[in-house]
Amino acid sequence: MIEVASLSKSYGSVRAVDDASFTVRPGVVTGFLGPNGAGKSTTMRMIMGLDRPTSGTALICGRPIAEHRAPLAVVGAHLDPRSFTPGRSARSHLSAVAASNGISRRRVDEVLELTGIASVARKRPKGFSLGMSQRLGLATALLGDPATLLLDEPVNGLDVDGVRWIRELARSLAAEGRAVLLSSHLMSEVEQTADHVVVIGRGRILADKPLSEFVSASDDGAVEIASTDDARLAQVLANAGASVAPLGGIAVSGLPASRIGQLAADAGVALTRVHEPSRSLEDAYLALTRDEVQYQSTPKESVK
Ligand SMILES: Nc1ncnc2c1ncn2[C@@H]1O[C@H](COP(=O)(O)OP(=O)(O)OP(=O)(O)O)[C@@H](O)[C@H]1O
Repeated sequence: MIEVASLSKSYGSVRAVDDASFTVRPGVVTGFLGPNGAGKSTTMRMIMGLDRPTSGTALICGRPIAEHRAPLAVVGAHLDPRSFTPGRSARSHLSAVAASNGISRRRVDEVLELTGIASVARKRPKGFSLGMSQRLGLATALLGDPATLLLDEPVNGLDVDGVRWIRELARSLAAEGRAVLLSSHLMSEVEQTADHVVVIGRGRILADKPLSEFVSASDDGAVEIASTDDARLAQVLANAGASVAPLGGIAVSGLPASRIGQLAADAGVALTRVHEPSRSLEDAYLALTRDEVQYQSTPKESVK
């Protein structure tokens, strides 16, 4: 279990993390989402004791990481895929970490097998692809067979097989009762992997709920329609109390599709399209973080 309570971090005038509180529970994959610069990595680094909080606490299994005698058995972190000593082979890197933490050599072989990099164990990470570096980072995180895992963008640079492998690994680690915190910008991936989501924007926690609840809470029940006379139908629907918006047709909120059909028939307008979109994690996420992005792209037509 990871418990983050009123955690804040300022870099000069930048409030990178602002009074963040959330819990990463055992047996659950928690997706950690947020726009670029939202504060995900800073939060993870503070949990790992790599950055000192300006205020607040981050506890892993009830204590700050610095107070654990065997930290690798408590938490495994994969925060930076390129953080290996360039001169050492993959095995030598893992063996050094294992030796300094009282972990057996047998476990080094196990994690090399588990992460699929046994065949390149003698090679130096300097020549690794990003995907192979990700696997070595995960092997390092898994060395101590930890109760909690922090994975920052673990699918970055992985091919389709690798992405699926991470998904299954994260799910199986949670199924074994571990607490897994996983950040990613790939919404479809998080949707298939996480049970719970924590969303951060400009350092503040914007949502902390089960994935299904998060997605369904954003469903405004809007129905997208098109007809033989959109202008007239929009007026009829507005008169019946619906909110209508042009959307290459009409987006209608506040009336069910059956009532829209009836009103259209009464008005002598034929519906040519009726679409009740199912909301995805991406829709819910974009709706929530629309105002929170630090770096926003400018629509082409408004570029002068
Ligand atoms: N060492 C640092 N010194 C100064 N500012 C920093 C430092 N680390 C992070 N920041 C700032 O803190 C904010 C949060 O950054 P952080 O890297 O935690 O975001 P993130 O959510 O991980 O972003 P991304 O998704 O782009 O990786 C940003 O404004 C960033 O510029």
